[in-house]
Amino acid sequence: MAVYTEVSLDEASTFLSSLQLGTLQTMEGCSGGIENTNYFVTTDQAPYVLTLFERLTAQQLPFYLRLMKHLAFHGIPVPDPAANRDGDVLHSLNGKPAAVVNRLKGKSELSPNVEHCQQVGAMLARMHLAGRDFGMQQPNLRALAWWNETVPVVLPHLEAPLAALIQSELAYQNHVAAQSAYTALPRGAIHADLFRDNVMFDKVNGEPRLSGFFDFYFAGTDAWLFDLAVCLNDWCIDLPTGVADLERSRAFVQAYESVRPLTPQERELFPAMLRAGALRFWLSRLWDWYLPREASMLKPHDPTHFERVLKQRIASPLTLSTFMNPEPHTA
Ligand SMILES: Nc1ncnc2c1ncn2[C@@H]1O[C@H](COP(=O)(O)OP(=O)(O)OP(=O)(O)O)[C@@H](O)[C@H]1O
Ligand SMILES: N[C@@H](CCO)C(=O)O
Repeated sequence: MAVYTEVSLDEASTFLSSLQLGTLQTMEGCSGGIENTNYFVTTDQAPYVLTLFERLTAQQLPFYLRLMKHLAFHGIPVPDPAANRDGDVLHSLNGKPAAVVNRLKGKSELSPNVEHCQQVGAMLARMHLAGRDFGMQQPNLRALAWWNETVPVVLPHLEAPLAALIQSELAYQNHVAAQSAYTALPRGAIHADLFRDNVMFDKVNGEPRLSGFFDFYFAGTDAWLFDLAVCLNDWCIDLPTGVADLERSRAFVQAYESVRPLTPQERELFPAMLRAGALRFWLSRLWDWYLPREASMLKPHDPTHFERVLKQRIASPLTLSTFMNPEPHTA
């Protein structure tokens, strides 16, 4: 259930008309999602999603909404926030910050194959390039500074071996971040949470076609390589074990590089960034698990999944030069 703030038909109708989005025809509370109130609304013009933000504030939201607008303008398939006559994309409805975006076609692919990974990889690179001239900056709020603050908070809840692992990984990531190769990583606007459930695929002639990236509410300015690592840790692993799927990983990276080749520094830090991506989500899941937010509507994700992914990334590092150029099979 993800309707925390009720909106009546009349209220939605007046709101959509004020944005010149047409006459409301249907309205349905959206059952997915846990952070915001979402309604699927259809007018005589198009299907839209009406979102009332339950936690993010009017100070945080312009970066996310403006980024989506910028990317949509540059041809990246992302929800495009509707602007009012003054050009504002952040509105207010029933006392909550609100936005209306176009509804993406299709559904998420929770068991992706090579083809899905190729499409996401290529589009991720296109999205990074399209963000180059985006004028706003906001740090990735779940990056190294947050890890340094949060590790001591979760530490008392962990058994000794896991506490040791998380501390040594944090020390490693602080060491990586101090290297000149890290400082030289190309940066820009990143999605930072582009998991399988934040991408839609439609069917065209029976074939899957990426129809959009959405849920930009962890976006920020950070290393593009970190975004790639977050994706590989979700799209290209075996879910129960956390073991990397080499075929999907290769397809993803090749597709990304067909649009934007990685720099030497990115190649060097590729295994370290895969570990960073795993640490980030292990930590946020531990935080949600042990320190649930007051009156939280959130059902926490299983932290042990990313503990497994991190252990895999440490034990079997993926080095681009090896996994992208596998030894040919001999008969
Ligand atoms: N622009 C869109 N087009 C089509 N469907 C959308 C769109 N935005 C959201 N949805 C649907 O609504 C569901 C909930 O959206 P979303 O994931 O953004 O929820 P949330 O509560 O904001 O965040 P979270 O994923 O963290 O719970 C999605 O799973 C998706 O099915
Ligand atoms: N993608 C995150 C949830 C926050 O959107 C996770 O799986 O932990």
